Amino acid sequence: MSQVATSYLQTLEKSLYDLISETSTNLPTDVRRAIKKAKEAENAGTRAAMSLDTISNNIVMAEDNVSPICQDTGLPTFKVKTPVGVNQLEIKAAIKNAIVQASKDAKLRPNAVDSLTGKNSGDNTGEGFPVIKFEQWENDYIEVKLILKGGGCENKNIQYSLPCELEGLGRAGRDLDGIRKCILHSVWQAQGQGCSAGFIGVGIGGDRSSGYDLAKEQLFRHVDDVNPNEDLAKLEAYIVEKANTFGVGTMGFGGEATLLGCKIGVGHRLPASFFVSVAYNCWAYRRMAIDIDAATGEIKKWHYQEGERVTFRDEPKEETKSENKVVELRAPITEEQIRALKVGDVVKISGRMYTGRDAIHHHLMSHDAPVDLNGQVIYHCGPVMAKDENDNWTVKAAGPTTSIREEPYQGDIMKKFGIRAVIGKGGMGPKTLAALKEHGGVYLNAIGGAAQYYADCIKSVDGVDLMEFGIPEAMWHLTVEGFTAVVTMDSHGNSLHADVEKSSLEKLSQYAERVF
Ligand SMILES: O=C(O)C[C@H](O)C(=O)O
Ligand code: SF4
Repeated sequence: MSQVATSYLQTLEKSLYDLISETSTNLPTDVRRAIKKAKEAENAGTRAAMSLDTISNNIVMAEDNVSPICQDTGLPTFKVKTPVGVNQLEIKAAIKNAIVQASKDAKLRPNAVDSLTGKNSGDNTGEGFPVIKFEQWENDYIEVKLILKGGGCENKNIQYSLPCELEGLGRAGRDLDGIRKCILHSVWQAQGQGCSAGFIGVGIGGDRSSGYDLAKEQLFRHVDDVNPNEDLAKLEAYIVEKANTFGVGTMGFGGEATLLGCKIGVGHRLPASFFVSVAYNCWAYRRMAIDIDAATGEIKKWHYQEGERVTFRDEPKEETKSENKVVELRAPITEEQIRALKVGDVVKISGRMYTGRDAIHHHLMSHDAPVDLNGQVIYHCGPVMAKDENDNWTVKAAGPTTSIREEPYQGDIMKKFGIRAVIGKGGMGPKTLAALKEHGGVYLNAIGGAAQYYADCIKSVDGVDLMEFGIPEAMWHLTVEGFTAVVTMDSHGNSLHADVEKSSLEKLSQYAERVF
């Protein structure tokens, strides 16, 4: 290979690496402005304001540490446009190399899991992983767009087939008003589980797969653009306005900001099919794009950088509201300590906690625990880890994961092992709530996506078990200091999540009348 070709490929790979690193660690300018607006809408001292404060701190920390904003760096999805004649195979290979390197450098969490064996490939490559889509265009440069959309918000995507019946809204027909109802419903059903306040991309039409593609494509639009289609522009503005009256709020804690952006695209459909597909993205809305010089491989331009850049530095700190009791906890925790906690209390944990998510919960149903969990705290978390120069594990990002996936197991496991507290996000269901009451347990909601903030609370990694499940799924033994979370389900049968779901459903039902 000639000197010129080698240096083009090296420069290209470096450009792609920079795109990946920047997307994972530095939130785009338009998204920052939307989060700032959400902060301004909240009343000082509320749980939502506190959460947004943690979120904005976390944005600053990720930028400073050049570390993932959220530990879940998603299924990296690249959309590439090339001039006619550019070798796409080379670009594909360069993307894969850059992905592997970014995973080694802990800019990405190893996220590629073999669906049949459960084995994590360790470097974010696998069948269909990452996703790379090419198109040709008439321009003389290459455009690469990247979105890192985590699994928690991906699980809240939803597809409607019209006509259908919707909770709270009744019949949604095959017209603009039916579409309106589906989109409102999509925001409501996500509750806080996709780390609200979120952004949605909507695809009207297509088939099941092209409908979702269209929805995801909308997530590449600028938060503050205006849809050129007048009807859709009106609908987008309507959805944002009304969704923000639901009171779901940041993390589902209640509050003013539930939805920060709605972008709707339309395609033709089949006579028999009428799909409305919604892609829900968390506040950690990580998407970026670059233009690359097709001759040199150098970055010519970064996208999503226009307008005022909110830094979130030097902002006044939210003080914990005085009526929110702040309770210090250290494991092992007694039943008495747990019974004293009520929904709304703020808990600061110091000492030991153990991570455990999907694989661990499934495993513990039929196996002994590798450590004594009596009185202990389980953290639903799949961290990004790296080895330091002395070959010791260090935590690079460690926010909570969506807890509801552990609903079938959680109550049984708490009772079986004597676990007193579980930390996660998005809340859990009636089975867990009943177990908390019976056994004397508590559910603590941490701020989803605040992976740098929580990593900073982790003072040491003292051990790891069940590494065969891969880094995100292993049981990490952590020592933490001042790890803050909110009691959202207590041992007296109270659940903030159940309350917010009910009150937001009442709000949703106010929009059943025809509008469009
Ligand atoms: O996998 C994770 O760490 C988090 C996930 O994105 C989630 O929101 O549940
Ligand atoms: S944990 Fe929350 S912020 Fe992170 S990817 Fe999942 S939904 Fe997004």
